[in-house]
Amino acid sequence: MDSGPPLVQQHPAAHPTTTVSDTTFLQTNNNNNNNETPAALPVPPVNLDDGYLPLDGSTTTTLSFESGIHPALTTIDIASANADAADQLAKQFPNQQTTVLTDTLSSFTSNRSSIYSGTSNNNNNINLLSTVSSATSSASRRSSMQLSKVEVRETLDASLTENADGFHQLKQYILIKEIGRGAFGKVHLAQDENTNIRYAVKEFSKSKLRKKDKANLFKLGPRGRGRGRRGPEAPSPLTSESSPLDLIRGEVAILKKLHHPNIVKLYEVLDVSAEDSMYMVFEYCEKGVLMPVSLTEKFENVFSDAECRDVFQQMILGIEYLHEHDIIHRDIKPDNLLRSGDGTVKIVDFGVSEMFNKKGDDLTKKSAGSPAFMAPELCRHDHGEVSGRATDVWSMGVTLYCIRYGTLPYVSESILEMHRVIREEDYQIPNEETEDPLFVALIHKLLEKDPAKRITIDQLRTDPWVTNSDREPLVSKDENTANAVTEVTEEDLRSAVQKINSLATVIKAIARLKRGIKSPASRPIVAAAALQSFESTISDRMQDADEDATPTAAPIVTPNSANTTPTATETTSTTESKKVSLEGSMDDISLQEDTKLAHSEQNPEEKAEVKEAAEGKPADEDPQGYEVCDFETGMCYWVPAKKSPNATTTSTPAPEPAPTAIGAEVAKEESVDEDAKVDEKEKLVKENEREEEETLAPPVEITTTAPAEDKEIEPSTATTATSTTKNKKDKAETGAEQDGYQVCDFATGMCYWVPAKKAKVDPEQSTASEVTEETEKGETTKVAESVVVATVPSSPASGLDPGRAMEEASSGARTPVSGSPTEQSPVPSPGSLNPGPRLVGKLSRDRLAMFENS
Ligand SMILES: Nc1ncnc2c1ncn2[C@@H]1O[C@H](COP(=O)(O)OP(=O)(O)OP(=O)(O)O)[C@@H](O)[C@H]1O
Repeated sequence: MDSGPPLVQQHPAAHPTTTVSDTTFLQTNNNNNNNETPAALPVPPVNLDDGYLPLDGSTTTTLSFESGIHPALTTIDIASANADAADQLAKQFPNQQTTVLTDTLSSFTSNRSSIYSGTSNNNNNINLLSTVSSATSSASRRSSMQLSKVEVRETLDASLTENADGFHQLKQYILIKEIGRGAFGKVHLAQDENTNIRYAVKEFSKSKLRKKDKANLFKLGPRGRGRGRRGPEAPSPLTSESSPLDLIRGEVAILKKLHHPNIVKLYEVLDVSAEDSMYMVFEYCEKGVLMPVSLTEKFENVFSDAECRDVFQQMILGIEYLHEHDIIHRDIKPDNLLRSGDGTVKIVDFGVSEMFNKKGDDLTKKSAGSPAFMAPELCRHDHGEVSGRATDVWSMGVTLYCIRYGTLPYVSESILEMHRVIREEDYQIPNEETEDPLFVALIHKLLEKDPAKRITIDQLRTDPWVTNSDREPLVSKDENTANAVTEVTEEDLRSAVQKINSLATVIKAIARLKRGIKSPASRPIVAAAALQSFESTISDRMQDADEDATPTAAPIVTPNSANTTPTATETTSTTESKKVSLEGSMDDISLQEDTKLAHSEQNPEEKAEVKEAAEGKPADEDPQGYEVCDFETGMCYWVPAKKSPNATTTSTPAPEPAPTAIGAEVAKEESVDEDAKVDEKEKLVKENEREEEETLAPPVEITTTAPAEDKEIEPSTATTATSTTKNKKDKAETGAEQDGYQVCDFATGMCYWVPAKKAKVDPEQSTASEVTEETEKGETTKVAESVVVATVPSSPASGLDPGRAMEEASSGARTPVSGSPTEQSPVPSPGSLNPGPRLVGKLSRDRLAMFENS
């Protein structure tokens, strides 16, 4: 944007002129209540007033947009240095009249600026961005202290999904890429889909948090909250049942209220229900870490004396603010100092910070932080209680040393030795004779081994090097801590962490449901409506992304259907199947884990089924049935045998079939008296067929098209099969021409063709999961057990030669799919299979990744 004449002159308190002389508009479409606003706005008179938005830290100058500005104007961005921010602002609030005042404050010449955010006081909860140039860094810092009115917008439609471009999306945050990794998990660059504003989203493993809790990393419990901060106590510390998030709820409530230009802003904490992940949405510091520090290598591009001072002043202010909130950082190092787009230093990573029991009581028994930055009093295992504030000051000293010289003051190859060196040895200052003596003196004061003698933050404020002999004083402590959190309310605690759902949660809910079932007799029938809902949801979300994809061999079974007879008319393409499955219940889909119950409300029968399923009880007296898996969605369904006449089943349920959750839990060996069952099975088939003709139900739609894309996927060598239904139609010995089942292993992404005839398997070559041992006429055989995915046409139509595929698999010619449990599932040799399961298709890499991710 062009800069025009001076926009704002200085405040009357410091300067005579108080008016804005020019503005430039960035006008966006105005749909708010003030629609009397003319399309072309006049230059609004802007009063400089004492109030909301400070422009110049050296004065109390603020820009009041509550008076003197057109009523339609609810957001102002003074875009002195960041036109992008103005654009973003306009995009962010398209329904608001957005005015961008494009000029800079003429009296301020520094190219450093700061962006602060806040909310307007209208009901629209609009962010206010103010980009303020300042004459000096300290002036900028002074100005910043006055602006701390941020409310985090929280939306209720939270979910973890995958968007059409294949990006994961967390609420409105699109996770673009990984930008770092910490001890607790990944850090993602994310972009708000509405505003295009970027954030750093830090992923945490809740289980790791739980472990850390055991190490007493986060310390919560009854405590005061520092100066004037009174509010409800945080939830009690973690118990085995409670969420790990309860442990940090109190901290989060406070961290979300912290607002300081040198502390990275925490916007939201999102807990993905029923998963291990939680996410913290932070301000994005686009310039990254201040300086990479290595134990072994010197960083050459060190900071000048003035740059060091600038950074160190900001560190002092940030740490002072944290300490004022009784937060000890405990891991200060250059890695945890990031820079925002405008170069402002942002202190990050409160992962090892802790709250104190009461104001002024900063004693800690914990040793935390990076060893090279650890204070000597922490470098002994029996250190007892030490002053956390003093340890932070030490770490600030090591950090200052690093950014000035590019190396650590203490280096050692082992942690123990490092501890000893820090405790006992002296450091060297490179070129000490030529160094500024004030700087050398400060380093000595910071790296004082005796914490009681070490310089304090208060003393640092007036240190001659820090203030450049009073030429660059810091803002006062009062100003710096003016925005200290004064109250943590019940509501703050309650809303500290927002729970969100994920699609994967839904899938897992079903998986869990099925995992709990140990035998066919207790296998539940998942309500058809619930299944349809899930499938619809997932299919719909994937539809766009999959438009270009070649249809997979996924057998799509339309819920509610029970006829698995693979006739030509019932065999559909993936797309068709999707279409069918998409009909219906998208609107009322809830992604809550209890969706299955919600959806069963419509139908009392389903309700009973689902309820029983949830309780792990059989929903049908008849335990026979089929496992029906949908490779589009990763879902497996149980279809009662009596509704599926063409897939034959054992009349005697095997007592321990494998559960069928994603993850390939294996079936156990079962003894089966095959002879005794043959007649029974045939009877049952006939019975079922008759029943089906009389009564039932729309046909199952089955996709049997082979996925062209699958050809590029390397199959796993695993052959885990996961159920016990057997085909008794003993028609042919070779799989291609006979009835049988498609058997899929969700852990490996492999699908096999199981001929209708009982497969006899060399027991030496088979795994327990695949076979049932039986004794027949003194001969021990193994009966292949498998998940019946769907009854498929007599040709597997996979596009693969099953025999060849099996050969390849068994010869190890193909590499296992990543993450597949190949060790647990060795491949039977082809010769030993008679006729044995045959490979007919595999999941595409994308599908497999989806399963793995979920
Ligand atoms: N707010 C942010 N903006 C930009 N990048 C960030 C932000 N937070 C973290 N990062 C990047 O992610 C990396 C890892 O950050 P994180 O704080 O998780 O790691 P860490 O401090 O090394 O880990 P930890 O303290 O958990 O052991 C950082 O080094 C940085 O590059």
